Amino acid sequence: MDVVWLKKDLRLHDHAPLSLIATGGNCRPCVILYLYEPDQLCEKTVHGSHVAFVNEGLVDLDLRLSGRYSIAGDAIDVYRHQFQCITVCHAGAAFTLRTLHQQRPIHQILCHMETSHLKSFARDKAVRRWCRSNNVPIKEFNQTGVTRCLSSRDDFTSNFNRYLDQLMPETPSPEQLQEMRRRLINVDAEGVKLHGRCLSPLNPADMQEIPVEQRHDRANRQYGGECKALDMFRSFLSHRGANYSSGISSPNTSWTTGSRLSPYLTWGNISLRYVIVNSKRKQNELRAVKKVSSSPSPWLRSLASFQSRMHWRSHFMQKLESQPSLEEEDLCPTFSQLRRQPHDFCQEYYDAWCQGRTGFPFVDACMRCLIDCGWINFRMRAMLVSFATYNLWLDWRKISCHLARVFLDYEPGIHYPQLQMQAGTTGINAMRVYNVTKQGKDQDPSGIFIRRYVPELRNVPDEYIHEPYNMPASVQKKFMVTIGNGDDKMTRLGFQPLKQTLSSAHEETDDTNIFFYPSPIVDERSSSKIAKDKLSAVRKQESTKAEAEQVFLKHGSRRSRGGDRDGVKPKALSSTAKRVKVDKGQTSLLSSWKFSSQDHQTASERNVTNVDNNDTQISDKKSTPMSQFSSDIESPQAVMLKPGEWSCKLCTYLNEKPLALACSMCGSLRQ
Ligand SMILES: Cc1cc2nc3c(=O)[nH]c(=O)nc-3n(C[C@H](O)[C@H](O)[C@H](O)COP(=O)(O)OP(=O)(O)OC[C@H]3O[C@@H](n4cnc5c(N)ncnc54)[C@H](O)[C@@H]3O)c2cc1C
Repeated sequence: MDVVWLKKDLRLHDHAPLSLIATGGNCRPCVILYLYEPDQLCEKTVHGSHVAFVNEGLVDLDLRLSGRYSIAGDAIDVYRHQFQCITVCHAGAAFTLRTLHQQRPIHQILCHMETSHLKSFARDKAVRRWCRSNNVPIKEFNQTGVTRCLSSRDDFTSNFNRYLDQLMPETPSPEQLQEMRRRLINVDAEGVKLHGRCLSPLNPADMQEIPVEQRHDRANRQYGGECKALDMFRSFLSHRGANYSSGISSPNTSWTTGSRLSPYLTWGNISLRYVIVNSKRKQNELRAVKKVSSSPSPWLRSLASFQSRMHWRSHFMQKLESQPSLEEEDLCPTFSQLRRQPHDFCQEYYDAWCQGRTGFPFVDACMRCLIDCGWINFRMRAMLVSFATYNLWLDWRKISCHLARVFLDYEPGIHYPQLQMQAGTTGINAMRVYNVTKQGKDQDPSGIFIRRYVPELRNVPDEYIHEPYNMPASVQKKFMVTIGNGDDKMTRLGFQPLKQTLSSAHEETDDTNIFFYPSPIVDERSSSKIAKDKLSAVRKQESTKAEAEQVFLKHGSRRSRGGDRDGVKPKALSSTAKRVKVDKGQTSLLSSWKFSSQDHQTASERNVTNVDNNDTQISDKKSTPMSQFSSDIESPQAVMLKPGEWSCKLCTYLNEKPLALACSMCGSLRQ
């Protein structure tokens, strides 16, 4: 018999293994297997909301496979659903396959390749070992566009494009599904004994592998399943996506203008290729319309920008695929001493950050939004990491599990490279330090988002909503809110934990109806400065530069030149990237390799990316088409170019030198 092993691919469209058994013309019996794997569920990153989302996808797929798909989505009581077509067990993968094989010999295993955390990597290796020793072929199909055993990063984009150009596997028709169902083995009826058989989805609340405090669900998360995923994508292409580019930065607008596909992509309810192919189709339609109409539409820019991000997805996942250890180790090893000295970790800071009680309203609102619904936009995620790793000086490894749990879309291949990039430990990216108060003022000027998630501050007037600690006592009294307890001081220097009345924060007292909100747990400016200085010191070391060069060779994005898409070598980069001034005093480490000693002083003083400045100066208008993609940097705002300025086609950096032949940020040749 054939076994289709479902993992993070709970959908019917663009599903090579299901397509093969339903439309491939062989008449072997088959089993469609899904496993709640104890060794994976006990990962510290797992949260009840992840399992609940997966359950919804499983039920949706089972209904489709069994031809009973009339009602969809949240109208179904997931935990009362009885699986018809999918054989589900609560047991390890290699163990279940072995047990199955002993009772009904397996002809072949069909599944999708997974790029995930170290434990799943170990699980896959164990399964492959078992397959080898038992002569059971295992076919792993690509669904992410990453290349396994990529020998050179130069080949990534061409491989990715080749993957996209392949025909999508046929989606089985109702008749083909009916024929397939006749060949499905009913393991219970045939007396096949499998450990941990589940007739209905398992409730995460009952899963012993998950710590009790992580078993609950999130009240306002997105609902899982292919039906919801396709609906979400349709609404994005029909109307929500028009303002994708302009709405991407604010947590208020990105809520609707963003695609919101990330959890569906992570758990495989929609495929990357399906999304790209269909958004390109829409793009072509719009281009055709544009030829006959002169009215400007934001759509084309938005779709180009969206497709770049879809490409980023695989670009980041490739990093983890090529180097699984980056889940635990700094990409650039010279940073490994940073934030790991005996007194660097402060439990109080960590707790305050995790719970959204840092005294910085915008940071707290973002974290509480995640806790409530499991999603927030890119910029806010980056800001949360920047605040934790720079202002609170927390090790990215300490914060990664909490973030993984609050992200419904937790995708290790994006998560770890992004965390490291925001924490400044990759060696090849500019330092990204967010001014959180300014971000709040820019992205949520009247505090709508803050008031929604930090109700203690809902009565606070607009002028104080971003800095409530500046409210005079009389105003606090008038608006019935108390900030801090009066004797806490912003004593970030030296990193002593503050004696803060955090426990009293965000509770309403019965007798007075006064809200408490903490005062800031650190001084924003001085904590940023100290952290930047420490990072800069490491970045300047010769050993860092040497290691960063290796990181670039292995993971850095490449550019298109002539017919050779990924042709630029660091050598070319080095010779052209002479100057490294970025906006108001920022540098890219890559380009800083080649400073003259004279330049070096100036550059190292400016060795920080002020994200706020950067964001407003980078033009999305210039974002490259997907095939030319190669930037790690989000580029969200439209800007006016000053005379002589030009925007790099590759990284979108705004260059000031009108005659420069190469971008001073990434070194790529001007196009
Ligand atoms: C520290 C940090 C951790 C992150 N962890 C995750 C994660 O675990 N899972 C995850 O899906 N995204 C992660 N992201 C990337 C990004 O924030 C989310 O993909 C995005 O917010 C999802 O919303 P959307 O689907 O509306 O995205 P859209 O803007 O509509 O983008 C469409 C898709 O493109 C991909 N994408 C978008 N931005 C990025 C990016 N910067 N890098 C890589 N892929 C991108 C995602 O798959 C996304 O669903 C992380 C970002 C940061 C800064």
